[in-house]
Amino acid sequence: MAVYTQVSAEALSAFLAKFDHGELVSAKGIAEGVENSNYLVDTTTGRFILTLYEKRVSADDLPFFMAMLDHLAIDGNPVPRALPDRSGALIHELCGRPACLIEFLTGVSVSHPTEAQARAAGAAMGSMHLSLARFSQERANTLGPDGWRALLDKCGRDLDAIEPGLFDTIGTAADAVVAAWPADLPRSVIHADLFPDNVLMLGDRVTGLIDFYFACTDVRAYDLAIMHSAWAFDAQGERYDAAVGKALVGGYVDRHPLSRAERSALPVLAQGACLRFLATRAWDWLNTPADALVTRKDPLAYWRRFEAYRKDDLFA
Ligand SMILES: Nc1ncnc2c1ncn2[C@@H]1O[C@H](COP(=O)(O)OP(=O)(O)OP(=O)(O)O)[C@@H](O)[C@H]1O
Ligand SMILES: N[C@@H](CCO)C(=O)O
Repeated sequence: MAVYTQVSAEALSAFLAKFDHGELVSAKGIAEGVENSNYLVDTTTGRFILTLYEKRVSADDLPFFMAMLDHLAIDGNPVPRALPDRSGALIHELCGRPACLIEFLTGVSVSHPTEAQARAAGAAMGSMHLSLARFSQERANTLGPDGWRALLDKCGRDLDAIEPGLFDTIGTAADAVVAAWPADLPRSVIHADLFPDNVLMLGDRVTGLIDFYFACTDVRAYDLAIMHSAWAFDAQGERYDAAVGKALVGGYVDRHPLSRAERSALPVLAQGACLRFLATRAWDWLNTPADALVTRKDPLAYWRRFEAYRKDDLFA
């Protein structure tokens, strides 16, 4: 359960008093997620999400994320906006962490997406990219090839505690991916973490795209490669579902074009995506505080995906 910071009822009531959104009725920590602390908050006027930003989110980046969400919402994308308090402020401090009160969106995230759901989610990413082509702010990707390479190096030989020999195997793989990384594909702001748990759905309809806190400026097709790696495999990364992978890319191109160069770069972009998530998961695996109520995610599930992308062109 991702609740790194405990918020007392008294502190939350005082926080809510700054807004015109009623008084606290109940609040509970949300089990999903590993990055930030999230609470589901019910007040006398409605339901909200309270997010306290933890380890990987810098308070300095929050204005960028909020501007991006506003831009996407204005264009009709189903994204949650942060709510201003009476003074107009969106970003606050609560229990020593940066915090926002966020619109609650209906829907549930699917753990085993069907083809129809993958097609809808791919289309939602396509629409989001169309809208982001007109968003002019930028944010560097701290978890691009340099970032994940540095994180793997920081894990060092401790990686071998996850699986013997992993440090050397990953080092060789990372060198190959960095050497093949495409330099001249179209770039834009991307979500960079659009996993099934960050897409809310009702049936086959996308009702919410959430968790924009890795959004950054990078190769646009990399966003689709990340999504493919997250959606088209089982949780262990052992079984690839070709129909789901195809539907996801099909849904995307229904809304947004994918050039021949972007298409042929997808396999290496997907391998980079695997190393990026392997790196953060491995770091968390080795460094999660003992008292955190959080379920660590399996780093090796991303190593298995990496091997699948390296062996076959799963986008053919
Ligand atoms: N605006 C929202 N509306 C409804 N539910 C939400 C909203 N934001 C978050 N949630 C719920 O909270 C859960 C955790 O949120 P989120 O994915 O942002 O956390 P995180 O720790 O940043 O996760 P991750 O590990 O994916 O980076 C989501 O899976 C969803 O159930
Ligand atoms: N979506 C990521 C967590 C955010 O880095 C994962 O499943 O590893």
